[in-house]
Formats: sequence, structure tokens, C-alpha cells
Amino acid sequence: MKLKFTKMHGAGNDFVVIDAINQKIDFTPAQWKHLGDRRFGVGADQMLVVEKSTRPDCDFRYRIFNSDGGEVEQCGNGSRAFVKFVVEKGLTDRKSISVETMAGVIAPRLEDDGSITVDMGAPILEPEQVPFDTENLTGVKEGRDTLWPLTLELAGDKETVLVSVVSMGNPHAVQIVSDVDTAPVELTGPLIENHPRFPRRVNAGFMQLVNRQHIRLRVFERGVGETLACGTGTCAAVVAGIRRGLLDSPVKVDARGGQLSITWEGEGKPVWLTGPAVTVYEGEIEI
Ligand SMILES: N[C@H](CCC[C@H](N)C(=O)O)C(=O)O
Repeated sequence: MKLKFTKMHGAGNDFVVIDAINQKIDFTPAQWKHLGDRRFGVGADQMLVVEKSTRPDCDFRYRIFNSDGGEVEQCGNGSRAFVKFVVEKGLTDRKSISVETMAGVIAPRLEDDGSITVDMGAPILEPEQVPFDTENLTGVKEGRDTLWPLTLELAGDKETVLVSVVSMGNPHAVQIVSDVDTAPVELTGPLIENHPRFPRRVNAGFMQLVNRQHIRLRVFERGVGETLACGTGTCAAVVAGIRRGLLDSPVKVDARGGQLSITWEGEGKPVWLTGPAVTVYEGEIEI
């Protein structure tokens, strides 16, 4: 079939966005992987699929596929591209929409200045629900958070890193580093992503504290590798920092691809993600 798509990004986290309301989409994981391939396909971190929702309280359904072809629960930067896409394509006459995802309902809103704010829902903080296996593991309490020791096998040596575990519908393991530019993201990112204590694998966040309302962040994403920004990873890092007593809401987050802003008022409350979304080009591909 000839597939129409729109190439977009949110702070450098890039997407192939597909209207599945006006196109019949039924791809295999191999076809999603092909679309995400930067040499043989279009190339993107994730593929985002726009569908009509069957829920009466939702305007759209939002499906997300990582570039490894796997479908995942949530994508924060993608939710901003999603609302820009449906407004620009005339699929809605509203600028604030409710979107059904595998992880629940989110509410992105297109602001008059072109920025987008998303109610990402409340973080899930019970390790077992992240999911993270705590059997025979002793955590270290810090503030309202618990830091969990992860043992990593590095070229025959063992290294232990302390991580906070947070779910934004998708799983995150966040650690503090002194300098994100020298953090061993490429080396330890895959080891954390595939650590056996994360039965659904995990996104690995590396957070540097600038001050109580400003961090720098790099994320080695599950199913992708390092991306220039990770929206849910940004939410998870700020939630972890606030629970550790190290950050105060709102927090400015410098990702490699741009700046995001997070507001969170505490347990049980939603995390608000604000940032950009850019349409790069329209395309077609035979698939
Ligand atoms: N790689 C993530 C999905 C995309 C998340 C990220 N691109 C975002 O903006 O939240 C996962 O496997 O959970």
C-alpha cells in the first residue's frame, strides 16, 4: 500500500505520524520496524497512529510503536505532536482533546503561542506496578522515594547504580549523575534497559541537578536507544527528584534536543508536560 505520513518531532524526539482514520493500517512488528529504520525506511524514534476512540469520553485513540517494532503504552513528546497533527489536519475543531492510550487517558492542549501542555496523568509509584521486581532487594529510603540498587555486569566487573523507579504508563529507571555529558549512557543504558528486574524492560534516565527547579536529562529509551528528548522520561525524572526532596515544581528540563517544563503537585496528582511540537514534512512510502 502507499502510506501517507507526516514527519514530526518534539524537542528532537522524532516521529512518523499516521492518520489511521482515513487510511487502513494493519502492520506487523517487522513493518513498524521498517518504517522506523533510518536507512531502509522513513526513520524515527517512534511511529504514532491516530485513530477514532471507541470511548465516549475520548476524541481519539493513540497507538505508539518504538523503532524496534514493539507497541508501547505511552509517549509524552508524541502526545504534543499528536494534538498538533489532528488540529492541522482538521480532524478536530478543538485545541484541547482527550486521547485514549494503552496507559489511560491523556489530555493535550495546543496553546495560542504554539506550545503544547499535556495532562500526562498521575505517576505510578508502586514498584510492582512499574513493573519492577523487588524480591530479595533492599531499597534505600530518601525523602518519599526509595532508591533501588541495580547490579550491572560491565566487561567482567560488577557496578551498582541506585535508581528511582516510576511509571508514566511506561516504565522508567532514573539515576542522578554529576554531569550528563560524561555519563556512561551508551554503556550502561542498554544494561539497565534489559535488566532482569524489569520484566517489560525499562527506559533509563540520567539526571543532572542544576538547581532545585532546573535539571539536565539524557534518556536511553526502551526499544530505541538514546533519544534527543523523552517526554515520559522527563516526567519520571522530575517526579523522582521531587520525591527525593531535591526538586521543587515547576522544573525546567534541558534535553539534548530542546527544553521541556514539568509541573507536579504530588502523589495522586497529574504530571503536566509542556513543550514544542514541529511538523517537518509530509511524505508517502510504499509498504
Ligand atoms: N521508548 C518509550 C516510548 C516513547 C517514550 C518517549 N519518546 C516519550 O516522549 O515519552 C518506551 O518504550 O516506553
